[in-house]
Amino acid sequence: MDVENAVLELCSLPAQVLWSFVCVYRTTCRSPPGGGSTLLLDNEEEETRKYAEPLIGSDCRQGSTSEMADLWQNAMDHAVALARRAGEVVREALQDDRKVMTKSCSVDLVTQTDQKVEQLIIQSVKEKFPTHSFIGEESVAAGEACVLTDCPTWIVDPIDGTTNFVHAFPFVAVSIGFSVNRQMEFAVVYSCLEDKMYTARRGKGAFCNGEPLQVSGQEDIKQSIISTEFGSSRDPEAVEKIFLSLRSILCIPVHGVRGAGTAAINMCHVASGCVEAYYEVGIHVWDVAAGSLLVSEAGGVLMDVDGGAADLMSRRIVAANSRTIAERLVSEIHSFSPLRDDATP
Ligand SMILES: Nc1ncnc2c1ncn2[C@@H]1O[C@H](CO)[C@@H](O)[C@H]1OP(=O)(O)O
Ligand SMILES: [Mg+2]
Repeated sequence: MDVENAVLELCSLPAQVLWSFVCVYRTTCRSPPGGGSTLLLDNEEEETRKYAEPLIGSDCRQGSTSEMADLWQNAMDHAVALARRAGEVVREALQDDRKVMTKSCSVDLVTQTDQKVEQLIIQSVKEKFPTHSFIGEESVAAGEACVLTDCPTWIVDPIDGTTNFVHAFPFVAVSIGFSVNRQMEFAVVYSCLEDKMYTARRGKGAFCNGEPLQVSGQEDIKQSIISTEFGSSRDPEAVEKIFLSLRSILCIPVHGVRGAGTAAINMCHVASGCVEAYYEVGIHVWDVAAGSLLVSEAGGVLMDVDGGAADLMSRRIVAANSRTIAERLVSEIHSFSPLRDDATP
C-alpha cells in the first residue's frame, strides 16, 4: 500500500495509536536482506516521526494531513541545497578552460565538471541517505547499471546541457529526480546560469523560485511553440526521422520551434507555459525524470511519441500542456526506438 495513503487513512486515530502503527509498519515492511523493495528506511525514521508528531494534541482532519504524510520533504530539501551547490561549481568552472572529452560519439560530450558535480551529489546523498539508490549519467557512462527499482532512487544529471556548458551557451541545468516505487516523488531542476530553481513535489504542484507554475492553456497547435532537440545521434536513419518530424510539425504550421539544448530546461519551459510542448527521441532517463514531474505537477501531460503511456526508460517522450496538443504532435512524429536505458547488455 502507498505509504502516504496508509497514513491518510489512519489520520483519524489518536496520535499514540498512529505512532504505534508507524513502528509496526517500519518493522513489517522491510525487505528481506539482499533484495526486494524497501518502503521505509532507517534514515526516514526522523522524517516519519517529524510528520507523526504534529498529531499529538491536534485533530489531523482539520488540515495537517498532507504535511504529515510528506515523508520525503527532508530529502527534497537536501536535493535543493545540493543543486544550488552544484550550480556554483558549474558557474565557477565556466570561468576556466573546460577540458572536453567524448563518450558514445564525437558530439556526445563530457567534462571533468560533469564528473565532479555527479560525485559531489552522490557522495553527499550517500552520507545522508545511505540506503538510497542512484542512477547518474556519468556513473552509467562509467559502467554502472541503469535500472529503476521500487527503492528510493535519485536520478541525477549533473549537467544537462553539457554541449551548452562547453560553449558557454547560457542554458545549463542540474537535474535531480527522486522516485519511490517507480513513481516520481519530487523533482529539482536548477537552471544555474539563469539562477532559476524549479521544484515539484508529487501532488503539491510545481514552482520556479517559489512561484507556482501552470502550463499554457493554448489548445490550438497552430498557435503554439514546440520545442525539441537534434540530440547526439548522427545515425543517418535517426537523423532522417528527426528531420521528417521537424518538417511535418513546422509546416502544420506552428508559431515556432525552439530548443534550449537541455531536455530538463525544455520541460521547465512547458511547465512554465512559454512553450506548449516538448518532444524528443534519444533522451535518457536522467534528462527527463525531474522534468516529467515538473510538467505533470504544472497541469501538463506526458506521453510516448506513438501515443501510448510515457516510459522514462524508453528514451522517447512527449511532454505537453494538454492531451489535445500531445496527440496532435504524436500524429506528426516519425518515431524510432533507440536501445532502452534499462536494456540488458
Ligand atoms: N550534441 C548534443 N546536442 C544536444 N543534446 C545532446 C547532445 N549530446 C547529448 N545531448 C543530451 O541530450 C539531451 C536532449 O537533447 C540533452 O539534454 C543533452 O543532455 P546532456 O547534456 O546531459 O548530455
Ligand atoms: Mg542530460
